[in-house]
Amino acid sequence: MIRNLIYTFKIAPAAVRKSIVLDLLHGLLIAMPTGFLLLIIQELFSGKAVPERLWTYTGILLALLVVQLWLSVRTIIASNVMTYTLSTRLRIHLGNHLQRLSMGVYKQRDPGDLASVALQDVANFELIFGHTIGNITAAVFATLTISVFLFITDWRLALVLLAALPLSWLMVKISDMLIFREGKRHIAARNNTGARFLEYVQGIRHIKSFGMTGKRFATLDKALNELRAASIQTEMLPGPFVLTAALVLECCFLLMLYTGVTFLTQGTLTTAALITFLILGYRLFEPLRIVLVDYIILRYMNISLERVMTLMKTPVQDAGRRLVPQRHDITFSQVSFSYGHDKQVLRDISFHVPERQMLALVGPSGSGKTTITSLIARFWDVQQGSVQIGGVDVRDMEPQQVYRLISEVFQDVYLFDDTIYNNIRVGRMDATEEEVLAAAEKALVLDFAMEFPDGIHSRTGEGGNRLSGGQKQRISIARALLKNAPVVLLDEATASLDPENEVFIQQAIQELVKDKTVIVVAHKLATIRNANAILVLNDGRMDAYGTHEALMAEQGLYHHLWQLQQTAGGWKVSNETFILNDQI
Ligand SMILES: Nc1ncnc2c1ncn2[C@@H]1O[C@H](COP(=O)(O)OP(=O)(O)OP(=O)(O)O)[C@@H](O)[C@H]1O
Repeated sequence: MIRNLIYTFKIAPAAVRKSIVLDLLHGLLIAMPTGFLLLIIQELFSGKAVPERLWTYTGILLALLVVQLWLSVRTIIASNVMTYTLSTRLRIHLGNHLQRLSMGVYKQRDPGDLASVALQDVANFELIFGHTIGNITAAVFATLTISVFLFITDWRLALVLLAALPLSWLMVKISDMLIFREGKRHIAARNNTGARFLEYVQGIRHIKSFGMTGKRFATLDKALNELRAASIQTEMLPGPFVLTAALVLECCFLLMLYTGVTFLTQGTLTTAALITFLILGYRLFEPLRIVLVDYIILRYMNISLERVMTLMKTPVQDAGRRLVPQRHDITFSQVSFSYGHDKQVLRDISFHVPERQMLALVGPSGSGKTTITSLIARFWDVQQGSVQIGGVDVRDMEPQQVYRLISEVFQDVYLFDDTIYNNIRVGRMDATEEEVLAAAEKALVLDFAMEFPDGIHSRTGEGGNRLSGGQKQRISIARALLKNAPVVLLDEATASLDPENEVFIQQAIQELVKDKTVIVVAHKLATIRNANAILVLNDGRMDAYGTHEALMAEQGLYHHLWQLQQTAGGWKVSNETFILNDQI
């Protein structure tokens, strides 16, 4: 826990320092009236009490009370500033770190779980940290100061009082262990509920349309029940131990009273000293009780902090040498790749795409076409061989540098819940209005945008849900045009479109690929006939490589796929029955 807290403190050292200094002063001010109380008692029992002195002490006590109040307000403000500065910076650090993780991490982990680390776990920290750390600091300091007063008054009675500490601490450690075990289960259950809820909301359309509401709800229901059970366990199990720890403190107070009275009757303790112990002894346990309870809560928070730290320690994709290529040809040299520990998805792939030429990737479903484009974009790093852009291994480039070189147009376009204009501007945030509009015009976005009441400034809805598939495609092409990157990756950009939209998209794509190095994943073979080269993949291996004519002449897999599409491409649906159309 200490290591995690030190890491967190380093995120905003000035705010932490200020808050801790104020906490210590606050602790001192809590303890100081005790000292004056002691003086008043001694004065009263001295037999020659001077009223002026007593009034002075009372005046000082009053002044201390006012300062304590003022300091309490300052301490609360400083503690809140520290907590929210820390949590904000923690989220920023986490966000920056998440950006630099490879796609593999996102695929391996539940997205709901990742989101819950950034939101819920940091929120847990936010909620608990500010309220406990200040209390603990002040309470520890106050306990120490009061203990010093007590030791000065009578060390024997002070020892009897403090004998409670090891036993109480033992109880706290036991509940600490329980909190750690149950807390982990509780946080896992809470995050699982969040993830299932997210899944439920995101998939509601499909859940409804497939009539899966009941079944799906059962998954969420199960998660909610598990959360309920884990919450009760987390609250209940450590409770008895915390209460016992507090009881032990009370018992030691009674023991101290008994010992004090014995010492008094033996004449080895003055009445003033005993009264001092009765008052201060009780005050000593007040901050101690706070420490006991808050420490347990802090440990629970540490489970969340631990999850944040684990994510922060997940290795990022680093650049070996941070090189910037001067050319933009693409080379695969004996590349083999697998996702995690799964089977090899690509085996010994080698090809070269000269600058400003087009390579089409063709092959049956699952043969590895999309994986090749992902490796070029450095979403994953290869396990064997190398992928180079302009002769530079992509692992020697920072991921951001690789993204700068690449424009992608994929079938499933993601649009932000913003205007069409701003969604295009994502391509290049510093683009001028003229440039955004020019890209929108070339990608034929203006054609449909102008039909909306706010034109290009109309909102697209979450994920672009107010637009058709073809319209979203055109926006993504406009984005890519605006980015004007030298390498273009196209993945099935027109596979699911109706003929009219397809014509528009093809037109827009012609604009996009002009003078670019292009890798296109093709399902409609007719669209890539004129590619400079075609790479045919089969089960992750290179089956053939060449031009359309050469591959047709070989009469291999490509020829077979072409024949299949001739037939399949001819099926059209009429309102009466399926009829065969002899054209692709
Ligand atoms: N993130 C992933 N994790 C694990 N395996 C994956 C992942 N993505 C793809 N695969 C597997 O890798 C293989 C190649 O997938 P890939 O998407 O590259 O094929 P494809 O040729 O583009 O297929 P399609 O034409 O159907 O899109 C498949 O067996 C697929 O199941």
